[in-house]
Amino acid sequence: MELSKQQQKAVIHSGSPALVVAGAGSGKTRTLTAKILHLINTGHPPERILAITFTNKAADEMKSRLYKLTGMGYAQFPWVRTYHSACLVILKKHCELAGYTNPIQICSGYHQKKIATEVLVNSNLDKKHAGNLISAISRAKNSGDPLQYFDMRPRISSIPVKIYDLFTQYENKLIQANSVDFDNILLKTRDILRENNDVREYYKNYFTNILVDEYQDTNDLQDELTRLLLGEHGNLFCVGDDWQAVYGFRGSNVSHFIQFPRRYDNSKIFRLEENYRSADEIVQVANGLIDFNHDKMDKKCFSRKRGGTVEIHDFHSDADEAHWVTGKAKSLNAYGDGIPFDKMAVVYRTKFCSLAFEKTFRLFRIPYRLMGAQGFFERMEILDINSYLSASVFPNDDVSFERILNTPKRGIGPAMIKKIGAARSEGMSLQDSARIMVRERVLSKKIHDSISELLVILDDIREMTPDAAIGEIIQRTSYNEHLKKICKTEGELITKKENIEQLRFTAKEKFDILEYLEEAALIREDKETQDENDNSDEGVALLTIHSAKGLEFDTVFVVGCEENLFPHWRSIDSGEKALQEERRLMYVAMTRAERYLFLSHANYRKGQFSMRSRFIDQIEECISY
Ligand SMILES: Nc1ncnc2c1ncn2[C@@H]1O[C@H](COP(=O)(O)OP(=O)(O)OP(=O)(O)O)[C@@H](O)[C@H]1O
Repeated sequence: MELSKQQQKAVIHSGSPALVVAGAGSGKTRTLTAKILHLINTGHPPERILAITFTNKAADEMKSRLYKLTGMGYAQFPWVRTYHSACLVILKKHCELAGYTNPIQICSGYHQKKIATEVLVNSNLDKKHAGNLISAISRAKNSGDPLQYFDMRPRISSIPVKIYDLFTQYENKLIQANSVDFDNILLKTRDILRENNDVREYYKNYFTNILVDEYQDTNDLQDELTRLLLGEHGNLFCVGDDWQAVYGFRGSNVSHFIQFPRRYDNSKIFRLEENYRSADEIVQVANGLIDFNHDKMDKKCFSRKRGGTVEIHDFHSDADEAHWVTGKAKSLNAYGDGIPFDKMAVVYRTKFCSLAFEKTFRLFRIPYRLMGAQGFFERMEILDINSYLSASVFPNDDVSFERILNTPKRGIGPAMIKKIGAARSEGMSLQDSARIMVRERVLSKKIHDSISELLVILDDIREMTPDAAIGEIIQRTSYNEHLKKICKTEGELITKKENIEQLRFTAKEKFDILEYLEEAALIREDKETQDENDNSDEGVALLTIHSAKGLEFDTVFVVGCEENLFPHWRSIDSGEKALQEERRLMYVAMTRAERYLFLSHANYRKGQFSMRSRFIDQIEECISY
């Protein structure tokens, strides 16, 4: 693999912690892969290298590159994982130290919402706060110290009681179900490592090296985990770009990156400043914009490529903007002789902006793909199927059992579900209660038969492979008939059926339901990346800037550059730190482009007057300079 001098220097460094400060398009992935290869070639066993990637997809890509380079299969790199996935392996192995028994259930987003709703309703609060409650709990956990977090922030504006009380109820429900939510995977692993010297020492000695990708986006908890796992050898190799830190809103803390030299003795800093992606005209304007931020590490990014274009366009309305972008995309494509549509992207700050482009692209028959839409595993039909699987292997999973009791409809209404719930003794699950009622024959014949049939399905599929189990569920519940009844259009029905086919395809890779559910739960962290259901690589990409991170396109349209939209009003209200993160987002958007970069704003959006973004003024300054 060809490496630049700077990349090579970073790759061969050993003996102390290293931070690779890598500009956009400077080949972070190439450097990380080369580093692993170098470690293997210098005698480090691949199975003892912990390489943390930001998404599961990135972990797979890394393993696939390593396979091509070394011929070693995926199984030989068992610790190329995300933080969540790596911690889950540790947590499962030592779960009894944290009060759990195997198998532990991982709470899906759907479960979390249900539990949060229940907690709110039990406290006589409006269930509409569930989303805010979940976010507050997540931020508290990712701070590493929920107690202290809630001490400092006892309330959130929308919920009129102490959040800590709701948090305690929420946690109790998880413990009762022997279940962890996504954040607890990290938190409980951290607790195990903190409180058990022998376990901690084992891993510190086991991992010969720790590598972390996208290090600028780690949160406090992830940083602590890294420190707990790092052995005396100090072989820590972190790669990232503080100019692209854009996850502060969900607890990432870029100061770990910026303060790396102070936090690790003898650490070495490497800078990758050559951008292999974008033309220098784009790189220099992006550098100029990021210069408006003061909290950052210095680097002088450049490109040897020339011939880039950066243009700013003003429009009267959002519709005009969409029409212009459509026309420009068409002319650049030149009936297929020019830039292919799939090398173009329209990126925006918030999802609603896509609508105008979807409309005009359809009108002018330009192929497009909407990326980063609803998570695959959150779709209604996928949740249904997964709830059957989960209820079969986790009899304490009330959320799943409640969902499937009457899906598809089998005459078990809310009153009946309440009755089953009320018949429970302390700590008993809904499923066990239903089983007892069936055994004791206390239900009407129709309901008795319906519930018995459901319980038999759950018992029958428990030991099956996930693929066979899904087939069984669909057939024995007449699930396709159910879909026909609830879908409003033929198109919707086809999409849902295709989703299930895709699910079965994915499920085929796993041998048992537990393993399958675990993977499905972990995929949640990839939500900000490409929609798993969108297999098409064709057409102009429509995506948020967060989804565009890490991707590259020949031509990029950054649209909706208006005050309150970009920068977002919430960041404007929050102050300078949040505004700097918005500017970094603009930097990410700009550096996706290889050749053409078009930035635009409209004076009227959704019928309301809007002012052009301060970032456009700053970019304009850089262009004229
Ligand atoms: N030494 C090199 N020589 C030539 N091309 C390179 C080299 N290193 C990386 N590249 C190419 O540069 C492009 C950008 O690399 P990559 O996507 O890894 O960048 P990145 O640092 O992850 O960027 P970003 O952070 O902006 O997403 C890729 O097409 C890659 O193949």
